[in-house]
Amino acid sequence: MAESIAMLPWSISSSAHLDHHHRMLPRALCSSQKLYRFSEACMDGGLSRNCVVAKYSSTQSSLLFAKQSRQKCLTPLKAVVASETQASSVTPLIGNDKIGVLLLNLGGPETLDDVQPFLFNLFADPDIIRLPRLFRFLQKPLAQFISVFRASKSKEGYAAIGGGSPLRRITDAQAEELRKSLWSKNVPAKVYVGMRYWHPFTEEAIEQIKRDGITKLVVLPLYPQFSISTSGSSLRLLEGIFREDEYLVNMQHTVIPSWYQREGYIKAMADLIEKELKNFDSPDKVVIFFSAHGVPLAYVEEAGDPYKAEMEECVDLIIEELDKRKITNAYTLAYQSRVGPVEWLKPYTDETIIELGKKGVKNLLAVPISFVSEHIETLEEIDVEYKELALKSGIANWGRVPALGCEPTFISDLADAVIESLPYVGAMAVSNIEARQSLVPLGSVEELLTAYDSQRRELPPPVTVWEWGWTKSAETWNGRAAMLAVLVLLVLEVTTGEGFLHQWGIFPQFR
Ligand SMILES: C=CC1=C(C)c2cc3[nH]c(cc4nc(cc5[nH]c(cc1n2)c(C)c5CCC(=O)O)C(CCC(=O)O)=C4C)c(C)c3C=C
Ligand SMILES: [Fe+2]
Repeated sequence: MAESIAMLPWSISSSAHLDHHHRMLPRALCSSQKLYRFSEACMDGGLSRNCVVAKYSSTQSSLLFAKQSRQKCLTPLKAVVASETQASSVTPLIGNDKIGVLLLNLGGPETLDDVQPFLFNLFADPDIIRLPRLFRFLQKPLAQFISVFRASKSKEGYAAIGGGSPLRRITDAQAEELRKSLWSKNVPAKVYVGMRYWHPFTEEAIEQIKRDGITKLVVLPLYPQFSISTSGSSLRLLEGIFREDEYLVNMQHTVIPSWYQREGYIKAMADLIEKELKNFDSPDKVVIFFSAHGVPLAYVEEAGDPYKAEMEECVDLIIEELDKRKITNAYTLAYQSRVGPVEWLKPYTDETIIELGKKGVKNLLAVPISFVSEHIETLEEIDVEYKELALKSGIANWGRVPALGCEPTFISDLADAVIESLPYVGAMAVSNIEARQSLVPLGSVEELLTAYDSQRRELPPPVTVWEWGWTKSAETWNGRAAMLAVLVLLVLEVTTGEGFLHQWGIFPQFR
């Protein structure tokens, strides 16, 4: 039976809460019951609980788990297993091969006119709004509807940061620095940028990859932690593209699904925090406030998104690194940027800031942790909205750690991650087409997504189309009722070909 190996993005983390000294206390092993059970099942050898490597059987898709210690996990996790099983079949590193690295990212509107079509692309993504099967045909009309309504609020935000997202510029710069770093490490690779919701779209990057005749591709999502809504969505799109293209089906590739646990990344984050703490009069009195982008709770609790567990693990690792440097500040983790009527991961950043103010915290250092570029949610939400809230809440001194951007330790570590993955590019490719479609490296994406999101259950739409009411709960239910009403209206629009969307001319679809 042919065996293939894939790396799962999961890790098991201690969830934590703030005690009265604002110090995180370890609690249960894992916040998600599902992950907990999963991890329990995997832990039979007394090794570290941090990383899990899954071996898939190509014919049965059964999972056999092996564990790696944290130390091994920090560097070439795949290497450890693959070298034991596949040393002789590993393809030469460079030779005649043309190596490409595809950086996957979200993308952002470059002008205010781009905002609504950008939002359309975002809400048209079934990994952002997952409709019941029966209503799937409404995905695009609904995305059109929501994007039109959301656009004015989003535009205000983008206007406040200079009229557009800096994401393309920064990601291009990261790609160039990564290319230089790879060349300096004797790996002559081309680096491409593929965005999920705006230019350069992933499809555009893939076309370039084909034109350049790349033979080995490393796929690297620029999100340190894995979420269905970010890396998962990009990988799902990529898999669809690969499947339909003869050239791509035959191109060898591998995916690095998440890399928050890498030593270089952790050290780079700790460096930034250490540096920023020095700007305070009493650095040891500062509460380190990790603020991660939220996801709706149902992603974690119902679909099994490993995002929360990975985020908590990531914070633990950064804190361990700071401890080693004798930096033992109080810290906490909260989730920002929620939209819509459903419950998102808690604690919420805004509520936590108010709570810390009430507890008498005077110095706060915000650390954006889910994304490696400056973007609207650092430049506007954190720097303007949360800062204002903090000052109002009695926090006198506010600081913010910059996003990693092109920070050299970080870029060099990304280059190392790529280099470490190279021996596994195509190492798991198999000759039979059927297996190739369901297994690693292509299959690794599919298996990865299937493993925690097997039924692709519908998720409550995270976005409010309409809301009114005076209490949180009234808003929630009003929001849900409004969603239902909008769905009914949309069904009528589609079935009769008439209605207000047609009248307003907002039915035509983008992309
Ligand atoms: C790890 C990072 C991110 C997660 C997780 C994520 C989930 C998620 N986001 C939305 C809705 C919106 N996101 C928007 C912008 C945006 N999101 C991220 C990152 C994550 N999103 C970034 C980096 C950006 C900004 C890009 C830029 O232009 O600078 C927006 C648009 C802005 C706005 O209107 O607020 C929306 C809407 C959902 C619903 C979701 C999980 C389901
Ligand atoms: Fe987002």
